[in-house]
Amino acid sequence: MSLLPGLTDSNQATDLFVDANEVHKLVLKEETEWKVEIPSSSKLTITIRSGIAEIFGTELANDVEYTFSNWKISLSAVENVILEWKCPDIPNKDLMIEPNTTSKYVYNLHFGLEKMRNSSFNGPRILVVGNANSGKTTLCRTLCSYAIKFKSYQPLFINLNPHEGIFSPPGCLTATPISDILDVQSQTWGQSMTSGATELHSKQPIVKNFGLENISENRSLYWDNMNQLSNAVNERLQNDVIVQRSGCILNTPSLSDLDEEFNELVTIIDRFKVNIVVVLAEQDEFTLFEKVKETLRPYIGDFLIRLPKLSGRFEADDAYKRSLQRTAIKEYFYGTPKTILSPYASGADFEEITVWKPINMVEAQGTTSTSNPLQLLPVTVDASTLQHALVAISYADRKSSSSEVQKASILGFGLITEVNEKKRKIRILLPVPGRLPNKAMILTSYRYLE
Ligand SMILES: Nc1ncnc2c1ncn2[C@@H]1O[C@H](COP(=O)(O)OP(=O)(O)OP(=O)(O)O)[C@@H](O)[C@H]1O
Repeated sequence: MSLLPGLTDSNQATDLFVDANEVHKLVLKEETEWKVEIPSSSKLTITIRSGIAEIFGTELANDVEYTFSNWKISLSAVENVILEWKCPDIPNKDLMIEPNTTSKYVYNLHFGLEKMRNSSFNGPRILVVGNANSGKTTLCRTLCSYAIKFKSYQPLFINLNPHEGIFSPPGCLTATPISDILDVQSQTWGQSMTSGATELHSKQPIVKNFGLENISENRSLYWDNMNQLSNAVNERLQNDVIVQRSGCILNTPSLSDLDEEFNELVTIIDRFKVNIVVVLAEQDEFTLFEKVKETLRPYIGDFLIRLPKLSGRFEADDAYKRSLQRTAIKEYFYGTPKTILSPYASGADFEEITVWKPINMVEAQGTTSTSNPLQLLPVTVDASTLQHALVAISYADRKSSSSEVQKASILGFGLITEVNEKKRKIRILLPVPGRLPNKAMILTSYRYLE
């Protein structure tokens, strides 16, 4: 029988006092993983006392305290591990500790890629595909970490999933040479070029701004961005021998976001000259695997591997994914607790700014604007459109035409924190000090309110 509010069951032991600083000891056996969901309002600190443990392929140093917040992570014990952890919101009983059944496949894959790097100047270009929450991003992150662990390789990580903000705010397609260790505490994998000193080496991504939330909202724009990114990537690879030898690791949107015939995967393979495809699918999804295999065989031959979905994965719902997007925006402007950035608030008159937006084809159905899906539409400057909006600042001059702005590269992002219609002024947060550049801006679908 359920109890009335305010009454506790006398049989149930109640924790009248929870010591927030209570340190728990945990022993993890080799080849097991501790799956832990850290609530958004809480912090988990972990200190490895002995043994080798890793998260997303990055090893945690012994006797160093690591802090994690609002995240679903699996800490994998490579050998027997003794650790200490602290978090008032995670009950010490019933911890989720399970065998890591997929790490052996990931190692095998990594050593296969390593062989290819050792034997050719043209490293492997691997495409990871699968359904939502199958562990695609985790596999990419792990392979990047392993690639740089023992040798001075610099794999190019290419993120084609705009839902995820990796080294950038969400809504972007990016390519980032991974030249140094990834920040194990960061959901965005680490910091890109910032306005301050960073704890770890900061990375320099090539960024294309898609700006919408879902690919289906404007497929032509998505593929145009993807083409632009592939041109930049191919150029980079031609001019950088280390990156070329290290190869590329490509993360894709969930298969359900792509076309049913998988022709879009063929386009990605063609544009990025992919030579290995990894499909994350279970035995019972064999028909899915067979279908992908049949479609892709003419393009990559037998270089198509099925791996089971990663055992450490979680089912991540929309609310959680949104919270990760918020974190990515916050980190872009404010940094992390260890590398705090001070964004610069700048003011501008309504007349001093020009804002465009991409067409959302789903909303625009039946209107004339759908005739050219790539064109940008002018945005009326007012609170309803711009308050709390994330905007991409393009390299194109403020007076440039829609097509010039659409083709221009991205200088960075700004966050419009205030729109004062009476005074006809906006306040915008910029990652670097100075006046708002006299450039055209593109409104994204992302909002951030502190
Ligand atoms: N060791 C792990 N392996 C796989 N997933 C993990 C692991 N540890 C934590 N996770 C969590 O599982 C969830 C799903 O993993 P991931 O994001 O890699 O899947 P995905 O296939 O890229 O999903 P999507 O298609 O939605 O982008 C994430 O919330 C991730 O943080």
